[in-house]
Amino acid sequence: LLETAWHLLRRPESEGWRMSPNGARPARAHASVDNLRTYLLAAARKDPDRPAVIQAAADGGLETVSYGELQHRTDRCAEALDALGLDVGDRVILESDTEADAIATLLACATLGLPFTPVSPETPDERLLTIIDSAEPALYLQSARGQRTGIPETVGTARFGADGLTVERPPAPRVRRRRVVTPLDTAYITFTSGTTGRPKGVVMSHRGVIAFLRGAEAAELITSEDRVAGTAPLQFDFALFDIGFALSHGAALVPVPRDRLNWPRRFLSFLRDTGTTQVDAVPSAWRPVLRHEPDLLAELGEQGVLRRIAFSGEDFPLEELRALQELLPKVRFTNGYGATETMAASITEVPNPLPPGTERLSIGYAVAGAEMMLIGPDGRPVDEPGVLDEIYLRSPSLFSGYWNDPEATRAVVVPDPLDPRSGQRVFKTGDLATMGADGELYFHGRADSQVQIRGNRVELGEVERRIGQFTGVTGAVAMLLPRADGDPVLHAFVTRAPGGPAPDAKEVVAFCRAALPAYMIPQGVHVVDEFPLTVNGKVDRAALTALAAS
Ligand SMILES: Nc1ncnc2c1ncn2[C@@H]1O[C@H](COS(=O)(=O)NC(=O)C[C@H](N)c2ccccc2)[C@@H](O)[C@H]1O
Repeated sequence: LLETAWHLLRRPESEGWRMSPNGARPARAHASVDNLRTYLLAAARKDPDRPAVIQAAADGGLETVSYGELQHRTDRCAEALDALGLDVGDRVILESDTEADAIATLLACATLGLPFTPVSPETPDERLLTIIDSAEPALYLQSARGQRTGIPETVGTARFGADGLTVERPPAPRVRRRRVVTPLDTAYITFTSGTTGRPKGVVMSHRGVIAFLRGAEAAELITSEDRVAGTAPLQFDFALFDIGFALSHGAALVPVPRDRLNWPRRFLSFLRDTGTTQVDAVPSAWRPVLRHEPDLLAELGEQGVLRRIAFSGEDFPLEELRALQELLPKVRFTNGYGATETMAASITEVPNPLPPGTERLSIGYAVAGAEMMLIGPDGRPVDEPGVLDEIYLRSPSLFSGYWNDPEATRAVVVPDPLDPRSGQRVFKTGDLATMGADGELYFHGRADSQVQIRGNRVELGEVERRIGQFTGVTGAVAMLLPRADGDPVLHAFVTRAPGGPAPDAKEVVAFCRAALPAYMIPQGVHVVDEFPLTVNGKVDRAALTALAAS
């Protein structure tokens, strides 16, 4: 016994990660290897008093959580999770908005090698049950004030909050087989709002997510002085990027509460009161502000604290982007392009103002350490400007695969088309682009949003861009609607400037005729107040189809 005690006591901290012989102690990652917790809390070692999270407090004010405090809450949560005897790879569902306690919880999971699956409190019950059915998690965590009930008996449940982790139903006991947490272990599994049927679980390793964050750091967009406002729901990896991007720079993350995001005045006052220097949001998040509080936004820009707006997820309608830039002449704009399967691909500066006549935004070049290639149907690379082909991404941030779906994985993780013999795998993005004179790429929509109309290939984005130039139109979505008897028909949905006149459908059609070939002219033009959105804030095309059918 003395020998064992001496052996345990003698171990220096750096050896703390190694297992004890019988595997009884939980696995850890060595301090020097890629692990999300190690990478995101590095700033805590350098300067523990720096603000890590500046968030809305329960009393309506603001509260700041330092890096030291975040590390303390992480370790306290990791200790409580340790006691439950989970093994590396056991899944944990984390239902929460983005806030310090949720970040401490996901870092605690990372410490133990427990893949977390973030879901937002808005996730409908039946979708959560689908995710639980697929992921078979050991544990379901929600915040102390979470409202969720009805978690299946097979899953342990617990709540996290200011006083740590409270276990309600312990997870089923299991044998710990693993001894070490490696960079290849899974950091998180996010279930995409897969339009087709079953949602797909994107399995991202520690090495993968850190590889992208390192590439983003190389762009030197922010410093530890910055305060990055995040607006995405936690199950959207844009939120995970915001957490990683802010913390990996030793900057402060400013999670914007949902109820603020939907009220422009409250959104803008929150940005002002928190001293936000960069706002990360999908294009649709700016629509209400542009519509209802343009002057307040201009005022915020005038104060000179807000320095950068970053957007991702879908094309930013150019008319709206121009309107935003006119109100914020001193703010810089960044276009973040990419898919959850690689966290993302490129981060590109958008000129402010956009040069006149700009037809589409550049998605530039992949971040440091990665490379976007245009590959034709014959598998050959394309490098002549203007040719439309599919983007393939070579990147160390490539995901491990879709959860329990090797077939879907094989369809997008393919042999390197430039040299299949190498064993290298690249991501087949499903996105189309053309290359500019200097090799920079221009996004041309999803391959599956290329439609055939009377035998002609049509990029719906091209129709949308033309309609968007019609005076008074602020946004346009084109889609091919099936018709009971005969060919599908091209329809367009448009939004208008606040209080502006409803664009006349016949005039819009005539405006398209002046610039587009006959097969690209919409048969129906419908004015809508606003576009329906998916949970991640993207235009919900499926909902529009249903609207048109009704
Ligand atoms: N900047 C864009 N312009 C135009 N189309 C786009 C753009 N960013 C995505 N997309 C589209 O959205 C698809 C990916 O959708 S997704 O898997 O839900 N991921 C995202 O939307 C966000 C992405 N993971 C991310 C996270 C963090 C930073 C940047 C980007 C892409 O394949 C593109 O079709």
